[in-house]
Amino acid sequence: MSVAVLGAGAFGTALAVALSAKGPVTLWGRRIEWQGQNPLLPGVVLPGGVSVTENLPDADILLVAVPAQAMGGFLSDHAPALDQRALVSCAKGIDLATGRSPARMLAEACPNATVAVLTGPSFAADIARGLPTALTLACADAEAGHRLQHALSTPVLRLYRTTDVTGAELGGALKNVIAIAAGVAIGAGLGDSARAAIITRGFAEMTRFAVAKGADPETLTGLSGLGDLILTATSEQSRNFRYGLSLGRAEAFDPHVTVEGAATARAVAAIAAREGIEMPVSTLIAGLAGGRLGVKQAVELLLARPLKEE
Ligand SMILES: NC(=O)C1=CN([C@@H]2O[C@H](COP(=O)(O)OP(=O)(O)OC[C@H]3O[C@@H](n4cnc5c(N)ncnc54)[C@H](OP(=O)(O)O)[C@@H]3O)[C@@H](O)[C@H]2O)C=CC1
Ligand SMILES: O=C(CO)COP(=O)(O)O
Repeated sequence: MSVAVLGAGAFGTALAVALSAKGPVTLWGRRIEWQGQNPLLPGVVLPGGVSVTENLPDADILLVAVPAQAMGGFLSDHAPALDQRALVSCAKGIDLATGRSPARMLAEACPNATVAVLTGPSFAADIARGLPTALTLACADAEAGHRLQHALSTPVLRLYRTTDVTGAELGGALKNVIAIAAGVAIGAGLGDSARAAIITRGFAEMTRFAVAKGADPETLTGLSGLGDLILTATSEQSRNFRYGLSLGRAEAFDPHVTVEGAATARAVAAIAAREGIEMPVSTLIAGLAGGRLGVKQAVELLLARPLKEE
């Protein structure tokens, strides 16, 4: 099965590099201003098996690796050319404009496509260097999921399979929000114990939200939920965590860096308020990211919540 990656950012480029171990891969970007090495993925030289293009490629499997907030614009430009294929969303977020997940946006824009999600703990730099990584491949169609799992696994990139697309996708989207909160805790000097509390209570609200949306709670305990939360909330390789650090330290953050959790926090807070889902950490991160709250005030609000059963 031929494979193309759409979106030539850090993650799309890393996936193309990793998958080229199995056969030729086409990497598409809307404007490619580099040759041989993508500046978003420093130090990684593209192997010969990856061909880079600005012309939308035709392939059996298309991995869509544009950020969640860019998915709407990407689909309005390209949806007709993507229908009838296997489309694998690699984005971790919730669209702020519509409240929809990337996989749902793909499925609605391309009704004859088979839609799947690739998610889980994996920094682009690690994947591109060939370090061992385990991910989740979620597809509602079990047979198609099985085919995709085998087509996209390599000796060092191990894909586990699930049919719970909602659980896998929401785990990946929500962990970014909690990773920002963990970064805020460390950046503001609240300590490792506070971070552990935020990760744990954050995981509880991730699960609450996902279950309210129809997910199996067990999916949240897997790679796509807890696994990715652990990675992102504890590593300075994470852009979401680093953004949280900068909020906690009241430092500026480069606005060109992709930080999926900031917009996703706002999308989640809006849905949670509308549907009565208790999401205290995400709601505070939405306030911080939207500039409506300061760190001191956010911490006071969190600590002033009523005492309750765990
Ligand atoms: N980086 C990582 O370690 C990981 C990232 N992910 C997820 O992958 C997704 C992409 O992130 P990542 O690659 O890191 O982001 P980057 O910031 O590295 O790159 C984003 C890319 O998307 C492109 N893009 C934006 N809008 C469009 C559009 N409308 N049409 C075509 N291309 C577009 C940008 O192109 P241009 O330069 O032209 O704007 C850029 O190449 C995110 O959801 C992220 O959470 C998942 C796992 C790991
Ligand atoms: O999703 C990721 C790791 O699994 C990448 O995290 P960041 O987007 O925070 O860098």
